[in-house]
Amino acid sequence: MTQVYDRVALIGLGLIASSMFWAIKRGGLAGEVTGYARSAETRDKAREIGLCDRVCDTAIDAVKDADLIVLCVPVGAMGAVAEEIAPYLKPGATVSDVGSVKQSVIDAVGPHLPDDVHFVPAHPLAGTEHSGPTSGFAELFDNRWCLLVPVEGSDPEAVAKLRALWEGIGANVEEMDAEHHDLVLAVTSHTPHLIAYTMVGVADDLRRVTDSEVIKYSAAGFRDFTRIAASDPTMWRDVFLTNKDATLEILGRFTEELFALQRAIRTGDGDLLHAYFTRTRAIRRGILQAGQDVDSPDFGRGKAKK
Ligand SMILES: NC(=O)C1=CN([C@@H]2O[C@H](COP(=O)(O)OP(=O)(O)OC[C@H]3O[C@@H](n4cnc5c(N)ncnc54)[C@H](O)[C@@H]3O)[C@@H](O)[C@H]2O)C=CC1
Ligand SMILES: O=C(O)C(=O)Cc1ccc(O)cc1
Repeated sequence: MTQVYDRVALIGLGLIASSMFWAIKRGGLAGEVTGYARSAETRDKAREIGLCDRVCDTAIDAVKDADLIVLCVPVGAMGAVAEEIAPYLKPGATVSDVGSVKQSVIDAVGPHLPDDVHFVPAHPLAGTEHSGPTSGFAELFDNRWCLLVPVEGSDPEAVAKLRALWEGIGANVEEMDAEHHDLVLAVTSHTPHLIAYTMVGVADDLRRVTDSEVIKYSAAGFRDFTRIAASDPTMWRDVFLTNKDATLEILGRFTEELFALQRAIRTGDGDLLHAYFTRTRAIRRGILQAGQDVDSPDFGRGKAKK
C-alpha cells in the first residue's frame, strides 16, 4: 500500500489510537508514527508492546514534526490537549480527532489552532467495551464507517488525504456536518448506551434478584447490555456532557414511547403492543433486506455482506 503521511502523531494511547497504529502499520500508511500518553504507566506499556515507532514523554515532542496529529483522548480533554500542542504544530499540518461527539470538539479545539494548520474532525464508528493501550487491534476499523466532519474552510486536499488514510486503515468514509452527526449518533449510539447503563443499574439495584442469578440466567439481551455498560466511564461521561441537546431530545422521545408502552401493559392493550412490535420488527427486516446479516459479527460494518 502507499504511504499517505510522512509522520503521524497519536495523542492518547487507548483503544482507538492503538488500533489506528496497528492498522497504519499493516497498510504501510505512514513513515513514522509517534505517540504520547499522559500517564507514564501507559507510555511504558506502549514501549513494552511496540505500540508506536517512538513514544514521547511530552505531547510537544510527539507533534513537533508531524504532518497529521490525531487527538485520541476523551472528548472532554480535547480542548486542553489542543491548547497545549498548538504553538508547536508544523505549518501545513492537519489536526484531526476521533471523538464520539463532533460539535463540542470543534468548539473546543478549533479556536486554539493557528491559521496555517488544517482541522478535519473525524469519528470512526467502531469500538469495543475495552480501553487502554493493549486493547487495540488492526482489524477494528475494517469495513466500518468513518465519518469525516470538515469544518468551514477545511482544505479539500487535507480532507482527501485524511480520507485516504482512513480508507487505507480499512474504513468506508463519508462526510457529514457536525450537527447532523451528533443527532444521528445520539439515536444510534449514545442513547442506547445510556439505556444499557440504566438497565444494568436497575438489575444491580434489585435486591430480590441476586448477583449470581443475574450472571447465571442472563439472556442474550441483558448480556449485550452488560457488555455495553462495561465501557469506559470517563469516555461516556464526556459523551453525555458534550452531546447534551441531542441526547436529551432523543431521551425525551424515548421516555414518551416508554410511557405509552407502560400504559398499554397496565391497561392490557395487547393491540397496541402487537402493532408496536410489528413496526419495530419491520425495521430489522428492512436491514436484512438491504443485504446486511444482523446476526453476523460483521453487522454494522459499512459494506453489506453478500
Ligand atoms: N471506545 C470506543 O468504542 C470509541 C471511542 N471513540 C472516541 O475515541 C476517543 C478515545 O477513546 P478510547 O481510545 O476508547 O479511550 P481509552 O480510554 O482507551 O484511551 C484514552 C487515552 O487518553 C488518555 N487521556 C485521557 N485524558 C487525557 C489528557 N487530558 N491528556 C492526554 N491523554 C489523556 C488516557 O490515559 C488513555 O490513554 C474518545 O474521544 C472516544 O469518544 C470513538 C469511537 C469508538
Ligand atoms: O461497542 C459498541 O457497541 C459500540 O457502540 C462502539 C462504539 C462506541 C462509541 C463510538 O463513538 C463508536 C462506536
